[in-house]
Amino acid sequence: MWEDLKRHADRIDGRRIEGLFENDKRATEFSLDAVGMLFDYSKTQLDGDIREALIDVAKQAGVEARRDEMFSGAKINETEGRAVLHTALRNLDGGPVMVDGDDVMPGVLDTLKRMEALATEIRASNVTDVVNIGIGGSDLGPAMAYLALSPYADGPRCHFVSNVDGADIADVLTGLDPETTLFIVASKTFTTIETMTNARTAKAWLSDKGVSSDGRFVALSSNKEKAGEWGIPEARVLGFEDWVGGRYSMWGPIGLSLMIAIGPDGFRAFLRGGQEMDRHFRAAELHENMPVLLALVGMWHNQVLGHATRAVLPYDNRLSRLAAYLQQLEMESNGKGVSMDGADLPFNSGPVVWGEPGTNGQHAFYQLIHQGTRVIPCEFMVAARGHEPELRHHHELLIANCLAQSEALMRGRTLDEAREKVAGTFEGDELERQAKHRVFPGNRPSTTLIYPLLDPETLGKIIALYEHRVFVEGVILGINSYDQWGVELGKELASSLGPVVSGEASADGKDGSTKQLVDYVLKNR
Ligand SMILES: O=P(O)(O)OC[C@H]1O[C@H](O)[C@H](O)[C@@H](O)[C@@H]1O
Repeated sequence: MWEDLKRHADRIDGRRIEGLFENDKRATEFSLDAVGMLFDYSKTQLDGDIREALIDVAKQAGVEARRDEMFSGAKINETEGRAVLHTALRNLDGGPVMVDGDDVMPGVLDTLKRMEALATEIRASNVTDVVNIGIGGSDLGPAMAYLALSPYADGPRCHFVSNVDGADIADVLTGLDPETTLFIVASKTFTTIETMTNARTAKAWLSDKGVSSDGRFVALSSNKEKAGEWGIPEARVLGFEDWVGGRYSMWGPIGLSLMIAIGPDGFRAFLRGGQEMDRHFRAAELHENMPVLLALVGMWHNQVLGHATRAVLPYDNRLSRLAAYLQQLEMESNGKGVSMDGADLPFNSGPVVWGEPGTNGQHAFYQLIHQGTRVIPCEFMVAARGHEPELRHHHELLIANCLAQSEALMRGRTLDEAREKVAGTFEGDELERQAKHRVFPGNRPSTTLIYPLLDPETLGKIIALYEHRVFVEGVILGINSYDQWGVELGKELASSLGPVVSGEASADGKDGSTKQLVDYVLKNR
């Protein structure tokens, strides 16, 4: 099946994307309008035959059957023997979901009610500041969404501490009032070194200020015993099951800080958006299925054409943490080298994902996207309207820039056009030289996701869209998107290096570079 796609890649080599628009229906035929959002993938090299070939790849990989298995609670995380059911967390009125013969929905809805009661209590209390202490999946989701939904935040201020670098917690605590600050210790395992270190520092801070820790901590974890041992009473612990992966966990208790900020109704709207995308993903035919198409376009660019990175470029300033969030979601899920059965992957795993909001990126790294030697497929996203009606002209400029970038990437500028640009200023050889610098190769692919407004429901749709995209890509690659063994080795070595860096153990047995670096630290601290 991949051979077929490679043949298509050879067939279209050198073809200009712009030329595809000679067909007036190109834009509509290569776009999908679903769940209130428009996904336009017409500014790519995909044509009808390529799309069919990609859909065949998805069919042959069994994407539909695997999708149904995921939603039905089958243990598709095969290396850890776990179901993958973050979708159950937003299955507000979708009926039973069975794991090992038990319906998990009563527990999910009960936890949601407990979250709502706690969030309501905190919002009504004297708490002015909430500090979420967590890392990875216990940080990036709520931190990204808190920024994204700031126009809806009418509760206490939220802060996010993740890094073990003391600078993180020190900077957040500066200026906070211990009497009115609440700490959320968010950790699925409740063993993560960064989180436990920061949580202990928070406790010490309260005690240094002469304030009791009682009632000042909430725990979000699947390890209730550890949270209890740490001294957080059961009533302040919100649990979740092992079938919620860390990077998929913001829909449940890990989203508590977001719920405190935007209120239970806003949080339910976020869940509803996710649920709406789930319904679309389950019901739509593959060629009209947004997560499937997003995944297939990505795989065409990465696995078939060999473009190793993908830029995510939201023209939505409040999505400034989206790229970081997606880096974990996509790269921790699909950055794998072996298939589910342990064989080496015969093709590349998921791409490097990176990005920044527009228009800022335009004044920084877009130079390379337009004229660098590598092709970087871009994913633009933009809202039709902003939350600042009085600043509508800003929003119009924002949209104009977003559309201009995808047009510029596709069209480029020929040498003749470049010559015309500089003809009045230079002549002869200098004109030729100057013109060359102003040529844009163009033919660079991009997609655009456009939606009415970045409200909680829409954010829910976007995040669920990307989650399912990762799932589809993982099924086609034949990998397990739901484990993350690749993060373990560094953690193990860090624990052995801790005593070496503090000078309590010797660096004997370490390589010369590590020894040299330790030596420098010991001499310079
Ligand atoms: O929520 P925790 O158990 O503290 O884990 C936090 C994070 O750390 C781990 O190293 C994993 O790579 C992440 O997937 C996880 O989200």
